[in-house]
Amino acid sequence: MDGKPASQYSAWKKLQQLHASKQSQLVLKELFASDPSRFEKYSLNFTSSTPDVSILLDYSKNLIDEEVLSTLFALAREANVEKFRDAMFAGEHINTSEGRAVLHIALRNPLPAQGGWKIDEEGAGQPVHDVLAHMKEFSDSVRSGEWKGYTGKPIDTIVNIGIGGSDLGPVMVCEALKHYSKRDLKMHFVSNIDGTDMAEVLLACNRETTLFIVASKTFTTQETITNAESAKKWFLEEAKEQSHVAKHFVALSTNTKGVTAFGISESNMFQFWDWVGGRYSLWSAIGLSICLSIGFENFSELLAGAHAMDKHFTSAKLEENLPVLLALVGIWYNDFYGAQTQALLPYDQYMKKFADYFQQGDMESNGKTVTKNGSRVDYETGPIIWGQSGTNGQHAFYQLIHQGTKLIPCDFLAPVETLNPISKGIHHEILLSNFFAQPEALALGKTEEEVVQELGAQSSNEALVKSKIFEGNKPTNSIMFQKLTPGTLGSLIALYEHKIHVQGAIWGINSYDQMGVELGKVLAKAILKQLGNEKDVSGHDSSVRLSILRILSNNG
Ligand SMILES: O=P(O)(O)OC[C@H]1O[C@@H](O)[C@H](O)[C@@H](O)[C@@H]1O
Repeated sequence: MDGKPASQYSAWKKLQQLHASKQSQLVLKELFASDPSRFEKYSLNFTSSTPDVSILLDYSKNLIDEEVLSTLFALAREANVEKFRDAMFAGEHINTSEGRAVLHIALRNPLPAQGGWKIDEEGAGQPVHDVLAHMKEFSDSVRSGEWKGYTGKPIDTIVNIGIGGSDLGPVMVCEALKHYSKRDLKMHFVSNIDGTDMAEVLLACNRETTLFIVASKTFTTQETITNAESAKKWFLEEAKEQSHVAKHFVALSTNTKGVTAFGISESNMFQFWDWVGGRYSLWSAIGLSICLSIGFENFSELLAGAHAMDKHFTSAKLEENLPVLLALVGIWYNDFYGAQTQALLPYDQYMKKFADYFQQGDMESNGKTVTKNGSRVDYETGPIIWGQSGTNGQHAFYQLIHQGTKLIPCDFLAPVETLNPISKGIHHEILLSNFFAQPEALALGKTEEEVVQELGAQSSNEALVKSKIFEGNKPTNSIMFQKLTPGTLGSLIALYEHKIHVQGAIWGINSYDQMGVELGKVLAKAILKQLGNEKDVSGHDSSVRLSILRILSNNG
């Protein structure tokens, strides 16, 4: 909690010893063979009735036994994980470097009168619900066609302009919940400063029927402001009158001054607060594009699903706490087995952006080298997050997971029921068969004897035999959920958010700032000023200087 280095905990030291002494005994094939109740022991259910969510976490295919697991829980206790969690929920300023509370959980918290937590932080109660009411009113009126563009036509296209947390959450959720979307409302997301991003989207837009959402917590982000200015210029080329902007541009921000200076009136602004981290902001006004796409009711269900996971996280004991479990087994590989990465592999095409989303969520949160009190860590912190939807990944990178030299812990996720049971459900059956087969193959592998038997006469080719051996013993989690509903997605996102929180607490780092993104921004601003004239190019290493000069000579 106070930024104590994790390596100083006695449980940490014991885990180092356990890793050294037990590695050869932690063999999944043998662990399953010797214990028929391993699945019952190492699986957990999360259920909620409102909204209806059911998630099964099967963590039996991890390189753990009772002793390892109990030591991991001892580590969580020694690191005061529960206290640190409670501090977040109480609104304490756990983002110490910026002196801020961390209260994305307040965005999905019902009012205390409806059973929510009472949180003492400006904005964290009624104001959240006032903004939600504004989002409902606005999204209802756009979706019903009541909101009209400057020539009196209803809106049929939404363009969300934002980057990082003001883009990735809305993109991921809109994609994941497409099944629930209003299909005749086209959704676009522009994030990149590369003009290609905006130019290509504008080709698909009609000025009379397009609504631009400028999403930026700070309203100073260079990419977003430049893209928004270009969109406004494009819009005014035909709309002409500045007053028409009000029908076609809204802003989601904490910065009222910046929004009004851009030319968007306060009445077209949806507010949030500095205690909402960008990468945790999809629950806030930043979710307006989600609301427009799937409707306010579904958006509310998304929030309720997350809140249900918040309740589980705060009330379940550590041994039965899904986020805590994911966090602890992650630490086991990250810090003791030397795994560098963690793959997220959803067997649900709607969730194809899930890993992209948690690349920011996890890597921006836990990609830190100093603890909260400023000492350099002598252990590994946040993993590299990557992945894509199954079965596509199987035909791309699974080879390395199965037979490469790197240990890659994987989380497999899949729905019991599909939302698209085409061809009598055969697609889903095949999908699920792969979802079960991959963790099994990773865990059990294939021995030399099995390969020899399979190859028959060809087995005299030793090199061939060796190339077909699967060492196995690759750890995985399997997460099965009933169906991809808004509530379920909310719970799944909150599950991973809290996993990140627990890991950060154990590593003693601040998971809620992102100082590491600043230096590049500052240098880019300085270089931008030099891109007009050769004489201004100074202060760089030779590689940057000569490359800039090459661009300048190209520009004549
Ligand atoms: O919403 P804003 O203020 O435009 O910021 C967008 C993104 O900007 C990046 O620089 C930050 O690292 C992200 O955390 C943030 O989400």
